[in-house]
Amino acid sequence: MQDSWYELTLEVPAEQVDLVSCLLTEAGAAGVITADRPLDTFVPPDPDQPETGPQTLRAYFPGQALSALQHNLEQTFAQAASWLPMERVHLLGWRTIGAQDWAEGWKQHFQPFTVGPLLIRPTWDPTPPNPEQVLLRIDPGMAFGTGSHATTRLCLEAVVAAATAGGIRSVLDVGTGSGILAIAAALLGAERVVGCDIDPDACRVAVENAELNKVGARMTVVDTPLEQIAGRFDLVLANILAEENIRLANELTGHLADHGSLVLSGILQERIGAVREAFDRRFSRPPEIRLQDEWACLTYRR
Ligand SMILES: C[S@@+](CC[C@H](N)C(=O)[O-])C[C@H]1O[C@@H](n2cnc3c(N)ncnc32)[C@H](O)[C@@H]1O
Repeated sequence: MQDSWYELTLEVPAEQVDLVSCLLTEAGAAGVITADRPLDTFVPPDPDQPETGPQTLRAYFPGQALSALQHNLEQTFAQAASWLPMERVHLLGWRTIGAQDWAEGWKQHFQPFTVGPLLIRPTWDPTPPNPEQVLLRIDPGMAFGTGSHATTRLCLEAVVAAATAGGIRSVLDVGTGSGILAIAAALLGAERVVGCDIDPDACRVAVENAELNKVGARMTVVDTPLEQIAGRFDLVLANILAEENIRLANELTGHLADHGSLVLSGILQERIGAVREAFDRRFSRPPEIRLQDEWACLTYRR
């Protein structure tokens, strides 16, 4: 493996990101990333709403003589100048980094955090829990669910509240992703937890995380659709988009036990009304609403 790499940071107009990335690859970059993208992206980018404004790119070149690399890049950019306006492409700086830093760089954005008694920590972080804390270790891999996203945090708060109220013997986590919510429920005392996800990769990651947290014996992960999952549960969690929550309203409420709680997340605040229109009539009380950033999480109790 290459021991060291050069990282070049550039500022590039949004509409030139693809072309400049291509040029960087032509000049020898082994990888190019757009910096400062959030870890968990809930809403897929809308192709009709492209990014605007300057974007920060980072390009990674295998270690060699820096002067030769810079010369090569200058020539590539000079040749492109006849068809690509380069005046708004700014080279911000070079630095040398270790191979590990490049491959694992994103991990620095995933820091330990607490929700109630839970200490949620990436697998590679050594932070020890206090004696009264419950440690939840997570490696999200390619699945959504580091806990950094507001929708996950709001759900974690709802899980802690339900566990504190004493009502989570059985739990169904719809759209389990990394398994973070299902594992939290198991660590807080749930005896039977089912996580489901339509993405088989997420299911694999969730199983690995369940084993990592030693709750695999109480947690099942399936990639079958919700309607094929049997049983009713004390706590049903669904951190999926508002439209998906509404589409699954019958199934989500149908899986709820008497006196159970239904936690709906992934809801942009402007969509609260639409979700309440689909769910309020199924419950005798209005939902408890948690808000963070532009997101809302609704908890209904039977
Ligand atoms: C935003 S992530 C939530 C992950 C995790 N539960 C959390 O709170 O961080 C949503 C997940 O739901 C899955 N998903 C979307 N629609 C689904 C559906 N109808 N049934 C099951 N999973 C679904 C996606 O594949 C994705 O992994």
